[in-house]
Amino acid sequence: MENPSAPPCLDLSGISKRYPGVLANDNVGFTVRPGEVHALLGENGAGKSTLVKIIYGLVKPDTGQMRFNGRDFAPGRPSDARAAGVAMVFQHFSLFEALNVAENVALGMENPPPMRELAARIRAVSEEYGLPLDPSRMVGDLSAGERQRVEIIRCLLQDPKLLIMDEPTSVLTPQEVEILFRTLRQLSAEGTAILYISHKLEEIRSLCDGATILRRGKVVATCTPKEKTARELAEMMVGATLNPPERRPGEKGEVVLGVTDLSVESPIPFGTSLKSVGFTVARGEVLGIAGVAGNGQDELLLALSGEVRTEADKVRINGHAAGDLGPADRRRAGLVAAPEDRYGHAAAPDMTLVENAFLTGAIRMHLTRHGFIDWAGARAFAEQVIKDYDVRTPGPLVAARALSGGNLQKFLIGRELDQSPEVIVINQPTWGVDAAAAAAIRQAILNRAAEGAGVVVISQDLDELLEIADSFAVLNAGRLTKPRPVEGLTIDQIGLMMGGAHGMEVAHHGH
Ligand SMILES: Nc1ncnc2c1ncn2[C@@H]1O[C@H](COP(=O)(O)OP(=O)(O)OP(=O)(O)O)[C@@H](O)[C@H]1O
Repeated sequence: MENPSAPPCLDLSGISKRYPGVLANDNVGFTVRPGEVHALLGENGAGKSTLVKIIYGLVKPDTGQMRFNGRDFAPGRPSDARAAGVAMVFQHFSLFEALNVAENVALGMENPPPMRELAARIRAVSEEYGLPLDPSRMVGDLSAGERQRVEIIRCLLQDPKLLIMDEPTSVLTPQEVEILFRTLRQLSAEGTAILYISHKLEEIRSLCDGATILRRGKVVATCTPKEKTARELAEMMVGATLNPPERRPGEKGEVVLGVTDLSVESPIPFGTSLKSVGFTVARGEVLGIAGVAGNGQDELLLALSGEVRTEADKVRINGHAAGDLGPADRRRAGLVAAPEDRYGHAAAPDMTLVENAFLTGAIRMHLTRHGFIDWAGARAFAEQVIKDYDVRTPGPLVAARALSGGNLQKFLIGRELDQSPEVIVINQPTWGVDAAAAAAIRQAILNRAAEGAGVVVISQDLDELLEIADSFAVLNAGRLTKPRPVEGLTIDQIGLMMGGAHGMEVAHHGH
């Protein structure tokens, strides 16, 4: 619980950090009191991650002061921050799949105790904070939510005074979100301050005591989120008003993607094999595939993109058997694909945006001439995507890794949608993007469908799917339910389809 008279746990003033071509943090100051759950809000690229990396000792500010628990604070590296009582749970987990929970926790500790003692301590913390986790389980077998618990428990074992969480709920099911929030409220009641980054405004309204809003690196407002509507919060972030996506009722055309009895052995360690998956998508149709991540979503994307090949007639693009074609030939046939993992798989982080645009755009955008790369064409294509999707970047020649997470996502999705595709397959299209950008991406998907593309959107976000999909199916343990039209679909029917989908709750929360 926040104590207004207590001295601040964290006090920042005049923090600035410049990167080539962008002032990521511009004279930022705010305070967080002990026990306060404080949200850091802002659109993609506003400077939130940069700021928390400064607090955690990963990035050095150019100017500014920090005080932590009444003392000057200038961590040179994360271990300094941890020693002072700052813990951080990242968006991307750094766990070893082939090791068990306790072994993973031990790897992150400076002086790990003997394994039995550590396992007992993990059990104790897990019980005390209502975070179910068995220390002897292999991390590879855990859901995203359980993996996050490993990271949180690792933090709690250090008894932090400030816990930083960067978009913690994007990988969680609604039930897992409830469990997490209970834990965070308990920590807050015990006096732990929490700095919380998220684009999910309803969650922020229910959880956070205070908020600092950043726009283009500057603090533009502070507020009490409960006293604002989600819309007001979003509008404070972007400084403009927002519109829900518009659906143009399009005619459905002939089937453009057909999948029949597709069974695929997972090429991913600890992955889920696909079991006799079948569906069709017509021109103008958006098929939404729901389900908890790890139930075959990545495998389905690989089998559709051509990175995993099957018998020819299992996948048909535009009526032609394509199951035995690789990614380049499938692109030639009209299919574009955007996988979820934007760093390892979708983008080459050290390459420029122009090079990344070339990587998947070469074929459909005709970016080679007589065997040579048409760099001017690739650059023009990258610039088009940057413009169409409002990607905030100093220019097309920066490395992909220099973009904020949400801006890279906008670029990668835009790069696919801008190739006049006939079939689009996207996993988690709005992962990590702000409300305005999410609306723009959904609108772009609907526009491509209205122009005649057939679209498969895989997402964990039910609301997103119900907003843009014409038909709806659930992927669970590698099996796909029969797609049904979204129109007229009741929450009860969705519940039945979800039936086997462990841990995925049907409730619409927060709206
Ligand atoms: N290592 C880096 N090199 C160059 N520029 C960077 C680097 N890290 C961040 N930036 C730039 O700093 C700005 C702020 O980025 P930051 O990641 O802090 O934003 P964010 O608010 O966390 O965004 P998101 O919601 O998309 O995660 C962006 O313009 C980004 O391109």
